[in-house]
Amino acid sequence: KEVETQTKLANVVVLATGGTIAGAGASAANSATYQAAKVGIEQLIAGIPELSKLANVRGEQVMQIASESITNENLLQLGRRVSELADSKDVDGIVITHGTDTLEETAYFLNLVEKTDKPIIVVGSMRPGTAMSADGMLNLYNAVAVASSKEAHGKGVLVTMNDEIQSGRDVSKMINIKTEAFKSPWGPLGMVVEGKSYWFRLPAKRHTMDSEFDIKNIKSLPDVEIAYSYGNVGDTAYKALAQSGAKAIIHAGTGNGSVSSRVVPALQALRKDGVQIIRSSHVNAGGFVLRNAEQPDDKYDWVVAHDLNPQKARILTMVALTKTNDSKELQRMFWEY
Ligand SMILES: NC(=O)C[C@H](N)C(=O)O
Repeated sequence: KEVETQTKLANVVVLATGGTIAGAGASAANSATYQAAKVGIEQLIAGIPELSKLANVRGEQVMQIASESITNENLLQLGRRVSELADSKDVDGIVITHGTDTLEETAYFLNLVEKTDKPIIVVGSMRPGTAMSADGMLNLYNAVAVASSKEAHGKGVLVTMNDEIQSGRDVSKMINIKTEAFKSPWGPLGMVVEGKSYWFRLPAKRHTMDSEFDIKNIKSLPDVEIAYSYGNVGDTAYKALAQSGAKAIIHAGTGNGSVSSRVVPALQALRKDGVQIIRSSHVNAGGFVLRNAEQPDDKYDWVVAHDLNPQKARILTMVALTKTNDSKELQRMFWEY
């Protein structure tokens, strides 16, 4: 009987990349002062014996870095490994442990390029495992619970933080000191409580199986950079980024992706030189940029990022540019993904 139940458990692979969930501090009082990316995946899994009741879990250390240092090469390496595992008959779900600083970028990247229905869950923590009230253990337990569940199939890449199931497309790190750090402007998709998931809504945007992008066809990612806007901003950063080879510049704009009159001429000139200009917004709770609102995008041939924040807009632009350099196509992708 027991053997029978055992064989019914899903096979979940945990790909570890580092971050605070693998962090260690000098004392239990250190919730903010610690070193990220210190503890190996075997140790993390061994620290949660309850995982074995949820799934047959095995770990793989893909890299060991703090996520602020992740590169496009790292993204591709991780994406390819996820794809290989997703293609394997022996794997039912994939969990990725990740630093929280760029977790939203990696989750969105995988959401765009992984051709699978199998659950892919990205998870991190706000406190190292050595701290009092560390959140990594439960976040990882929840990630494995969702990864091994049938209901998580076909819902795109998901993020489990603070008991919530978030869409990897929508979710963002909104605060750096609380465990309730990850929010989506459109709300979580569900909750995980005691290893069981409860769903409330579905992602409306194209992802994974329904995406036109495939990690298997992406050899490298183009240089796409972000320039931040504020009062008194000038055009120096935009010009410098283009000069250093950026194929597209994400304008991390104020408000509705608005552009300072001191910057507009430079962006018009860069577009004429072939650089794609994407207008996004850096407002805290989530931007919402519409075409020809604030700036005449049709006239200047610029693209708007709609509700994607600047860092997510960078991910979609990089992936999109592997297929097209047509601004109308880029804009279509920004509406659809
Ligand atoms: N909470 C964290 O994981 C932060 C860390 N700097 C990282 O992203 O790797």
